[in-house]
Order: sequence, then structure tokens, then C-alpha cells
Amino acid sequence: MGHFAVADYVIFAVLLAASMGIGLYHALSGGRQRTTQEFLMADRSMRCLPVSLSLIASFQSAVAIIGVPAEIYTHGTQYWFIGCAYILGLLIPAHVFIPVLYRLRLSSTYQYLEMRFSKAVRICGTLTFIFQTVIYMGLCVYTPAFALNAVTGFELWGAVLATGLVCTLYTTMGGLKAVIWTDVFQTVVMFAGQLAVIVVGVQQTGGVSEVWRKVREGNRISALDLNPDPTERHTFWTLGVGGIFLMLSLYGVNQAQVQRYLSARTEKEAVRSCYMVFPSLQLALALSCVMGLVMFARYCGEDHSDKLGTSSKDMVVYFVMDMLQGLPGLPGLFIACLFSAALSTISSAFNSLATVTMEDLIKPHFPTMTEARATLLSKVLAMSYGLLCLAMAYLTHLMGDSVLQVALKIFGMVGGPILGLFCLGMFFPWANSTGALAGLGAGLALAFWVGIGSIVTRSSSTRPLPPCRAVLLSDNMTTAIHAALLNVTLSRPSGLKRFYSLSYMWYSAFNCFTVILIGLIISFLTGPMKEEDVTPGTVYPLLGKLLCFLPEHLKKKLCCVTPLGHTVSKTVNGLHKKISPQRRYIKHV
Ligand SMILES: O=C(O)CCCC[C@@H]1SC[C@@H]2NC(=O)N[C@@H]21
Ligand code: NA
Repeated sequence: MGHFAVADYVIFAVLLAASMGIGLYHALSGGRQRTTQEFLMADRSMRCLPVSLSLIASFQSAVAIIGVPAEIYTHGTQYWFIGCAYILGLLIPAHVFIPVLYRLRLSSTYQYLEMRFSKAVRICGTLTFIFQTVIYMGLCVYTPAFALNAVTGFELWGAVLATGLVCTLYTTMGGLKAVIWTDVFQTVVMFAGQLAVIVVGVQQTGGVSEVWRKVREGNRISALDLNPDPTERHTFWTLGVGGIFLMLSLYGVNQAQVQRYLSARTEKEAVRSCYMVFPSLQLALALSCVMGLVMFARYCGEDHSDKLGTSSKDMVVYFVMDMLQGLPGLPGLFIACLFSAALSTISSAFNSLATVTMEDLIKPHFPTMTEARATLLSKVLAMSYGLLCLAMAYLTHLMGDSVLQVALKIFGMVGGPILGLFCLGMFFPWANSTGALAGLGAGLALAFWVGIGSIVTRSSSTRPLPPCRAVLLSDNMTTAIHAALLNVTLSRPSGLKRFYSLSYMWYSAFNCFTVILIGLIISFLTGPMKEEDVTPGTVYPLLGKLLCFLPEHLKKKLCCVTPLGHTVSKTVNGLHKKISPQRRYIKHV
């Protein structure tokens, strides 16, 4: 099955060559990547269009291209409601996180934690991020390679090595500029590949109306599920609300994204790039959901259970090869789409790992290091992280069946606490570094307790909808069977088991609130910080913004008077800075 014509290999090779070419171009042009400002921050000269396409590419990998269609095929279109989370999930980063982080002119987003709390908090934040990204990178390398190998015999480790090496090379040579411009190219290839599969799939299923009829009969169009039960895997609340915290952890404080915001030439360009992400993310979500629906309609009523019934990872590639078989070049286009998605995510991860390792873990200990050595070290780091991620590729093989679920769990378990740390710092001036460390520790501990508990007790898997053979029965018959299935198997989990069956879409929110709650309690127990001791510009005046409708004098009374006498609240570039008289003196010395 799925023999590749020469044209397919050519297209795949062209993708790798084009990525290499872009990397080489940026290695030989501009400042020739001689400074870390250029290598890690693209000289802070980027415009909003490439930044926005690069922002999508960072967290739209083969996991989404294979995982989302499998999710829709198995459980229906409930997952599509995650698109509702993109509204607040991008507005809050654009108007809260970007202003604070951009004005501090950071290179690593974790520098914020040292400015707001202490060096210890910064190191913990950086190490947590590295842990999360290395695992996620492994998943992104493994997914396309294993899926292709399983269905088409595509040379497995050859693909993994080719991907890893090409990616490491152009990231190491061309730095962030190369990563952003290859992301732009790879995002276009990714959309083209998905569109091709959809067009051919609809045409082979007998047209749009035929697809729609089969999808409706197979009740794959999910209604708005307002079930408030937090253990229900996918409902409007877990996806639309829980998804907001997932988006904030990725598009608000994740190093890969913050680095892109900071590489924009002005803050306005950064905010605009965040806005421009919205339509492209909706398009990416729509393409992968529609692909799942077309796959369902195509195989409805036919018995492909031998192939489709196995692991969800393989069914999508099987479907694509089945559709594109015999159309020279299209299987190659889909392979290119899969590896474009993987490459653009992995290169972003490499580059962000190299940046934080340099900025947070190495430079502070070697302040006298020359630019040349620092840039060389950054390149060595990118290479070594590349090799580490190949090792991780195998480990993720053991993580479980639905790659999408594994990725979202990782973001929830590790990204959630990091989001909590930044929220604690930005919205609660009283929080101190002891509280921050305690909060992060508690958040991670709880996250891993729930996450691992749910894997061990296998309480997070939800029964798939009945396969579409049930279509042949009348509607009410199907409903009756479905109801029977429900009340028989749905034994109400109680106590700890219920705790383990918390929907993984709530992990980000749950862990974020844990960090904030514990962080505040410990801060108050160990002596809260005084507002005038907080580094100016590291606190977002949440109270001031929320009460912005109040007249100025009332606002001053409410949120600018501290017990140690009044402080002058200076509004510097839109952010309230509390500079007490004596500090004001220090400030101007
Ligand atoms: O595709 C991946 O590599 C990870 C799975 C999707 C990650 C999240 S889901 C919400 C947001 N929208 C995206 O397109 N990616 C992120
Ligand atoms: Na990607």
C-alpha cells in the first residue's frame, strides 16, 4: 500500500532542500548571524506577517494534522469548539502579556521572573520550560515518522534523521530569521497538503452533499455540549474555557512565541502579529476537522476496520494514501505537508531552547563571554538539543495512543504551572519569590499526580461514538443502543478516581490556579512584597484596567495608596509604575 512514485520523493526532497536554502540564505546574508541579537532575536527587525505565520507554525505540527482528523473521525466535531478559545486566547496575550514583556526588552521570557521575583524563580521556570519542550519535540519528530512507516513502509529512522538533521542545520546556520522564514514556507506547504487531501477526498466520496449526508447520519456533527461535568473529556466548557488557559500558556508566555513577539520591530507589530494569528489558526483548525469528516464519510459503511481499527495515528495516513494513490506528486505533497508541520515546530523548539539555555543558564555565569563565543555556543546548543530530541522520539512512542491527547496533556501539566507563575507575578504585586517557588512546586506536583494518575488508571479515555455501521439502523434505534451503552458502561467514578478523570482540557486552568493560590498563601505567610519594592513595569495594573471606568481620583484612592504613605503612580507608556519618593531619587541617579 502507498508505493511512492518518483515524483513523491522529489517533492519531499524539494521541501527539505528549500528549507536548507532559506537557512543558508540567512546564514550568508544580513549580519551573517555573528551576534546573538541576530541569531536569537532576528535583530528585532521582523514585520508582522512572517511573525504571525511563524507563530502558527510553532504549535501546529504533525500532531494536529494527524491527531485532529482522528479525533473528529472517532468522537465527532466537539473538538472544533476549541476555536472559541482562540478569541480570548489571543486577545489576552495581545493586550496583557505582550505589552509587559515587550517593554522589558527581554531575550528570554524567563528574565521576567528574575526581574519580578528572583534568580531562583527564573532558573526553575527555564528548567520547567526545557523539560516541556524536549518531550514535546520528541512527540513532533516521532508522529510523522512512525505514522508514515506504519502505513507506507516509508523508511522510519531515515525520515527521523533526515528531518532532525535538516532542521538542526538550518536552525544552527540561519538562527531565528531562518526559523521564521522557513516557518512561513512550511505553513503554506502544510495548508496546501491538507487542502489537496480534502478536495480529492470529497470528490472520491461523491461530492459535498454526499459527505454531509453521511456525516450527519453518523452523528459526527456534535451539538453544543454544555454539560458542566469537569470529567467529561470534550464539552464546550472544557474546550472553549479550558482551552483559553491552554492558549494563554502557549501564546502568552511560551518562550517560542514570546521570542517571536520580541523579534517584531515595534510593539504594535507584535500586537498586530498576534491578531493575525487568529484567522490562520481558525483555518488550520477547520482544515484538520473537515479532513476528519471527509475521512469518516469516505469509509462510512465500508469495512476498513482492519486498517482503521488499529491505532488512531495510522488511520489518517492510511486514508490519505488511499485517496492520493495514483495521483503522482500528491502523496509527496502530503508527506511534505506532514514534515513541514513537524520541521516548523521542531525548529522553533530548538531555537527557543538554545535561547533560554544561553540567556538564562550560561550568560549569567560567564558575563565576560565574547559575542563570537556566545554565538558559537548557541549553535552548539541547537545541535545538541537536536540530537536529544531524536532520543526523545522513541520515548514518546510509549506515551499512549492519541498523539493529540498526549500533546495537550503535556501542555496542561507543564505549561499550566508556568502560566500560573507569570500570572502570579503580573497580577499580584504582593507575591514574593518564596511564594512563587512554592506555587510552582505545588502546581507541578499536582499536575503530575493528576496526569500520571489518569494514565495509570486509564480513566481519561472516552468511549468512541459507534462506528458508522450503525448508520444502517434507524435513527431512534441508534439512539437506543447509544443510551444503553451509556448507562451500562458509565459507572460514576467517585473520590480519587473522579479526580483522575478530570478532563485533560482543564489541566492548564487547574494547574494555573493552583500555582496562584499556593503562591499567594505562601507569600502572605512569609511577608508579602510591598508594591514599591516591585521592579517597575513587571506588574500589569489589573485593578486599574478593570476599574478603568472609575473617575481618576477614585482610582487613585483605590489602587495607588499603599500603607507606607502614598506613592506617585506615574503612568509610563501606559503602565502604572509605583515609584515611591525615595526610589524616585534612586531612579534618577
Ligand atoms: O499540533 C501540535 O503540535 C499540538 C496540538 C495542538 C496544540 C494546540 S491546540 C490549540 C492551539 N491551536 C493550535 O493550532 N495549536 C495549539
Ligand atoms: Na509546525
